[in-house]
Amino acid sequence: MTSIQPKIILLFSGKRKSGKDYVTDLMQRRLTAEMCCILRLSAPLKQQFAKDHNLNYEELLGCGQYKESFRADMIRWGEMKRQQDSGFFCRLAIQQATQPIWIISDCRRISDVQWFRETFPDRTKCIRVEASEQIRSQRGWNFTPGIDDAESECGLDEGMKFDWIIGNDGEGEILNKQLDELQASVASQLDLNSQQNIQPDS
Ligand SMILES: Nc1ncnc2c1ncn2[C@@H]1O[C@H](COP(=O)(O)OP(=O)(O)OP(=O)(O)O)[C@@H](O)[C@H]1O
Ligand SMILES: C[C@@](O)(CCOP(=O)(O)O)CC(=O)O
Repeated sequence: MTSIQPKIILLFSGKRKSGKDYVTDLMQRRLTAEMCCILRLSAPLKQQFAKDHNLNYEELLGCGQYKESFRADMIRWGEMKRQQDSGFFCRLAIQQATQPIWIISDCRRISDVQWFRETFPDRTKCIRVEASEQIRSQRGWNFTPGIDDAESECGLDEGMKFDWIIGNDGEGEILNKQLDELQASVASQLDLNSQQNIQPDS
């Protein structure tokens, strides 16, 4: 497990091509890379999958067709691992974190949310990135049975109360305004945490 205790964890989720990577990159830039890291639950999954199957890990991390052609196989492999240990990828993903703010950019399952909430209570915020199907199609999405109707894409459609919902239909100004608000909320949460850590003089 990582040696650093995070001050706040932002768990991002959203459908394929909703813009999770795009939005989390913008958020990290605002919070600075010194203070905030982006962690992906799928990174250790893709790394091991690439090794086992002699594939290109960097390409699997990207947003192109290469990744999409292995998605169904990666989902199956990852679910097998999660059945054995539901926190497996969560623990691996946080190993390298050194900053106090963590962005998890690809949360997909209730079990992932539960793991973070149980391991880091009071510090975990859940954020949904949303975009219309039309916009997602323009970004390269097309409905794939077995993927877009399965847990990997629908696991958080129900039974979740999100702290924030970010609309990412491509209007830069509208997105920036939402990120302003999220950034302000993170800042006030950090302030609150540091005040609570101050021990009064006796
Ligand atoms: N607000 C935006 N303005 C312009 N381009 C965007 C915006 N949001 C996303 N994109 C572009 O859409 C594409 C998909 O976005 P991104 O990779 O962030 O989605 P994702 O939800 O992480 O996708 P997936 O997990 O399915 O690969 C990228 O090329 C990205 O640059
Ligand atoms: C295999 C999987 O991790 C791929 C995720 O890829 P991406 O977050 O869309 O880049 C999805 C899953 O875990 O269900």
